[in-house]
Amino acid sequence: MGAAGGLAESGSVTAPAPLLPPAARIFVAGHRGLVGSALTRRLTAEGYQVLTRTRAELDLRDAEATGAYLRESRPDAVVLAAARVGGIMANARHPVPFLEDNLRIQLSVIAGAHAADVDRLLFLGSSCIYPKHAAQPITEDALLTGALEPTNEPYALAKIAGITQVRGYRKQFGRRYICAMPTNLYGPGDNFDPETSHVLPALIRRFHEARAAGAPEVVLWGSGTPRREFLHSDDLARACLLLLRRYDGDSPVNVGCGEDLTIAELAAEVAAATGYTGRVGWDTTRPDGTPRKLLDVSRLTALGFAPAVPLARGIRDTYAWWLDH
Ligand SMILES: NC(=O)C1=CN([C@@H]2O[C@H](COP(=O)(O)OP(=O)(O)OC[C@H]3O[C@@H](n4cnc5c(N)ncnc54)[C@H](OP(=O)(O)O)[C@@H]3O)[C@@H](O)[C@H]2O)C=CC1
Ligand SMILES: C[C@H]1O[C@H](OP(=O)(O)OP(=O)(O)OC[C@H]2O[C@@H](n3cnc4c(=O)[nH]c(N)nc43)[C@H](O)[C@@H]2O)[C@@H](O)[C@@H](O)C1=O
Repeated sequence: MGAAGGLAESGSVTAPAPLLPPAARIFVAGHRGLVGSALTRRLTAEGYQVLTRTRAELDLRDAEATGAYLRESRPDAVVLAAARVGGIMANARHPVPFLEDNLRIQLSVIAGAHAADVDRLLFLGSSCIYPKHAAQPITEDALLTGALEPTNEPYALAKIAGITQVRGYRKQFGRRYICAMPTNLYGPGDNFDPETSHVLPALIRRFHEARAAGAPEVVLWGSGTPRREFLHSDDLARACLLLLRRYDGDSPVNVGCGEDLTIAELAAEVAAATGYTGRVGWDTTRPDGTPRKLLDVSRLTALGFAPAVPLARGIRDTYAWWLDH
């Protein structure tokens, strides 16, 4: 089981297997999504062989089919970037699939990887696993120290179960499975649906459409005062690869850029990128969600990570991608 170092037959001590062998075969679950597509680009560019299955080919909620796929394909590593994902309203309106789909996907993929003797796995959680009123910036130790934000509690509880599952396989079976907790992400391939998306793509679309229509006002959700931290998906992909190569610990590792801004400040950035010059209004019947969500990224920084995509450039590039698609 696994590939831990040990005593060879000659009596000499063998070196532990590398955390990620060069040219490893890596199954990226969710390769068509925002994160999975960025990871696929990065891993391919770095010489890894990326294995993929579309949802039509393999529904990851199906434990039997997922287990069979993993046993047949025997990847060296798995990255679990498939999930039911959405913005604040999608979460608030659909508690059942945000809980159940994510639990089922995690059970299928993580247990299936273990049964197929996959040595290495990276599970992607989210910064929403931390308490609504956690001290800022949020350290990994804040997990399970307080009540969650109600709009995304089902999703957060599923992710917390995933962390517990990964830790269980580490403790009980010695698996080299790890967890990353990313902040709010954005980039090419994001969901731009006005009702179900996250705030950044939603704002790109709202401001673009208002400018095209000559509308005098764009109305955004909530009060504009919540603070969020945004990381480009290409930076997230670099962080994931770093963790796969260098990290094998029990604690989740936060992944962010270390800086946040208010939603009103984000709106000003997106308005500038899209050329919108009208008014911005706020619909306070829509939820604000967590007041602030800034991650402490010192563990990741200590491993050598620094983000490469500044927010203004990332917004411009994501806007250009959306216009092209
Ligand atoms: N986006 C964000 O701001 C953040 C995301 N994360 C985490 O990162 C990970 C990736 O998120 P992101 O890329 O944004 O999400 P996306 O919605 O962009 O992508 C999710 C992917 O999962 C696939 N998928 C979902 N359900 C199934 C299923 N039942 N069977 C097979 N495939 C399935 C989707 O397939 P299909 O293309 O067919 O729909 C899609 O490719 C998730 O774990 C998420 O929780 C964490 C923090 C923030
Ligand atoms: C990644 C993270 O994403 C979600 O949590 P969230 O950070 O609250 O997500 P959000 O991006 O949807 O909103 C951020 C803020 O922005 C405000 N806002 C203004 N105008 C729009 C708007 O037009 N759309 C959206 N979506 N939000 C808007 C909105 O009211 C809120 O104050 C969870 O799914 C959670 O589970 C999770 O993991």
